Amino acid sequence: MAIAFPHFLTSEKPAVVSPSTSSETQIAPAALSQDELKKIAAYKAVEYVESGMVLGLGTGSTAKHAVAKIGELLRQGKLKNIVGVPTSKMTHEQALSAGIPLSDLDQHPVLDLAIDGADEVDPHLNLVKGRGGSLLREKMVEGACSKFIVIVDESKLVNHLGATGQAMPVEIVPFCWKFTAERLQGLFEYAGCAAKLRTLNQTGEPFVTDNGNYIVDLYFKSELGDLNAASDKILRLAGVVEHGMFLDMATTLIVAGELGVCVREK
Ligand SMILES: O=C[C@H](O)[C@H](O)[C@H](O)COP(=O)(O)O
Repeated sequence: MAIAFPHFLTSEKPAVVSPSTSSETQIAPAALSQDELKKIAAYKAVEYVESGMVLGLGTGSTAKHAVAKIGELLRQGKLKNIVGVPTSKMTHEQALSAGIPLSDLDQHPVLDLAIDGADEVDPHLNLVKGRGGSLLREKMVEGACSKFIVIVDESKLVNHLGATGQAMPVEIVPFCWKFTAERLQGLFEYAGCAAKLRTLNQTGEPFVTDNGNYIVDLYFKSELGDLNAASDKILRLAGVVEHGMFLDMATTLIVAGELGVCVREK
């Protein structure tokens, strides 16, 4: 069931721009699928892309719609001189097929704009990311952008990060992963934390990130409290590479829901 837009979102107008007919404005039909909502948010974000920009290209089922749309606009000549910096091997492949010229942070250490999805978004635009396994490159690329637009369907909105019972991913080195997982769990005993190594469904083998690392998913029974303190504690642990809390990084949030599209600038 759709949740009403929380009070922290400022509705631009109670309507959506249809991805297929971008000149028309229409009231969103009640029965849009989650993927259609993701596409609407993604297409809205692509309206911020201008010719000549260096773009951080996000990863996941929402970001892929933005990457596809940017490729389409390039092919149509409506965008020119775009350079993309992908946040995963998967996005690299998609962007190459879509005809987007690619680069990296070594060549382009400052980016104009990144567009990416998220697993959770709180009222301060703090995020959980990485349930698809791409958090490290995402954090590096999105941290180098002047503007970072987060695109989500309304199911991703939460009041407190980590209090949903869903995974908070942490990328760790494979060396003695059990030791690191136990240490991570111990850090958050007060929140009833359970740490689980992410594995592949088919084989039970550890999931390996694009960087050759493992992911430990943290599940909390109660709120984490101070997120910056939690972040610092995780990052101080030897064996941890990065975590999926993106604190104070997003500059703009675009949410698509049954009531329409909301845009919130931080
Ligand atoms: O690791 C994956 C990324 O952080 C994604 O951006 C995030 O999981 C959201 O993915 P989706 O748009 O598929 O829900």
